[in-house]
This record gives sequence, structure tokens and C-alpha cells, in this order.
Amino acid sequence: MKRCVLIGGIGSGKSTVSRMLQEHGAACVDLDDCGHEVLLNPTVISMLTETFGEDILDAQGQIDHAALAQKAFATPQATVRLNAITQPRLLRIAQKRLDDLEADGCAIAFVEISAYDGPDGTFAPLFRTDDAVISVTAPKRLRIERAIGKGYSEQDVRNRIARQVSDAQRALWADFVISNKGTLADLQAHVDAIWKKITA
Ligand SMILES: CC(C)(COP(=O)(O)OP(=O)(O)OC[C@H]1O[C@@H](n2cnc3c(N)ncnc32)[C@H](O)[C@@H]1O)[C@@H](O)C(=O)NCCC(=O)NCCS
Ligand SMILES: Nc1ncnc2c1ncn2[C@@H]1O[C@H](COP(=O)(O)OP(=O)(O)OP(=O)(O)O)[C@@H](O)[C@H]1O
Repeated sequence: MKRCVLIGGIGSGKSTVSRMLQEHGAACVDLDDCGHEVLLNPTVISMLTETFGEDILDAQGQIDHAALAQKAFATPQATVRLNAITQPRLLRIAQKRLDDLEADGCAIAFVEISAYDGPDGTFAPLFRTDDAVISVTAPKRLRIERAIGKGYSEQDVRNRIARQVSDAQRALWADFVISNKGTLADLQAHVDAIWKKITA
């Protein structure tokens, strides 16, 4: 199975690119989604409440994502603590999803990684060093606007951006950079061209 890595900061358009790639026939493993599964684990819930306090829970005792985000993205140290609890576990879920796709005969899979920290970083077990990396970028102003449109508060988006690497850093790691500052039709054309190159 050919694997590719799809990276980009909050509101850049990764999920939209992922949807377009899936329409071409690719499978996608979204690490944000794997992370959401981790937050349902009772051990993780206790570790997170011990670290960040009981007020990250909703009335049902489940993690309130916005409440946890407010605490966990407030400082670099808090984000390190969040990542240490969640990322080793979400990595195992993502690895299993990739293994299952491969066993099912999937030809090409994209791993969508919003918190990508480089080829030798946390997510290295999920890909090989020669797998293509696609970075989706957009000006900060547009990313904030788009993320607010998805329901995040402006402060939350700004905090998350502050905890993420820059588009300039992502470009150094990428084989393809998609600049997503135009229309959805522009984005589609860009994705179609990359799909052709990747599958040539
Ligand atoms: C803090 C949580 C509960 C907020 O949940 P919420 O549903 O609001 O956001 P979601 O998980 O869908 O992420 C949305 C975006 O936030 C940003 N983001 C999420 N986690 C991180 C992180 N650890 N570091 C930097 N940015 C992050 C990304 O741009 C991501 O696309 C959740 O993001 C979380 O548990 N994060 C830690 C796990 C993780 O690292 N996930 C990203 C894997 S690549
Ligand atoms: N070129 C575009 N023109 C107009 N709207 C766009 C464009 N690209 C993305 N969007 C919209 O912007 C929002 C953010 O895009 P998307 O969800 O794909 O980003 P993301 O990088 O996956 O974000 P997140 O980090 O929150 O997961 C979505 O509502 C999407 O429909």
C-alpha cells in the first residue's frame, strides 16, 4: 500500500483536500479522528482530569473538547502534557487502521496529521521516509476565519496556531505544497494535479 502524509495547521483545508483525495479513490486515516476515539478511554479521562482538572468534563462525565482545548493550548507546557497522554494512544489506533486498510488490499492511503512535527517526530512510525508529504497552507487570517466558521472561538484558534509549527517549516518537510487561498475550484484543480503525479 502506498502511503502519503497530509499536513497543515488548523483551518488550512486538510479535511477538504482529504475529501477530494477520497473522491479519487484514496483511503484516509485522520489522526484528529483517532484522537477523538482516545478521549473516550476511561484511563485517558482520569489522566486528563488529574492533569487539567474536573472542569474539562461535561455533565455526562465525558471530555468537553472546548474546555480541554482552553486549558491544554494555553501554554506550551500544557500542550506537552496533553500530547504525552493522548498521542502514544492515538498512534496505536492509527497504525491499526492503516494495517487494516493494507490487509483489505487498499492501494493508496493518506494519513492526515494536523500536529505533524517532522519526519523524525512523534508520528514517524506511521510512514516511511520516502512517502510523499503534502502540506496545505493558507494565510493566517483566512485560516482563523475558516476555523471560526467551523465553530471554534477566535481565542481557541489563535492558541492552537501558537502551539503548531509554521507553514514555512511545513514547506521544508513537504514534497508538495497546496496553497489554499483561492476558491474550492482552485483547490480541486491543485489536488487533481497532485493526484496525477502521485499515482503516475
Ligand atoms: C484538545 C482536543 C480535545 C480538542 O478537540 P477538538 O474536537 O476541539 O479538536 P480536534 O481534535 O478535532 O482538532 C482540531 C484541530 O486542532 C488542532 N490540534 C489538535 N490537537 C493538537 C495538538 N496536540 N497540537 C496542536 N494542534 C492541535 C489541529 O489543527 C486540529 O486539526 C483534541 O484536539 C485533542 O485531544 N488533541 C490532542 C490529540 C492530538 O494531538 N490530536 C492531533 C493529532 S495529529
Ligand atoms: N478554498 C476554500 N474556499 C472556501 N472555503 C474553504 C476552502 N478550503 C476550505 N474551506 C472551508 O474552510 C473550513 C476549514 O477547512 P477544513 O475543515 O478542510 O480545514 P482543516 O485544515 O481540516 O481544519 P481543522 O484543523 O479544523 O481540522 C471548512 O469549512 C471548509 O469547507
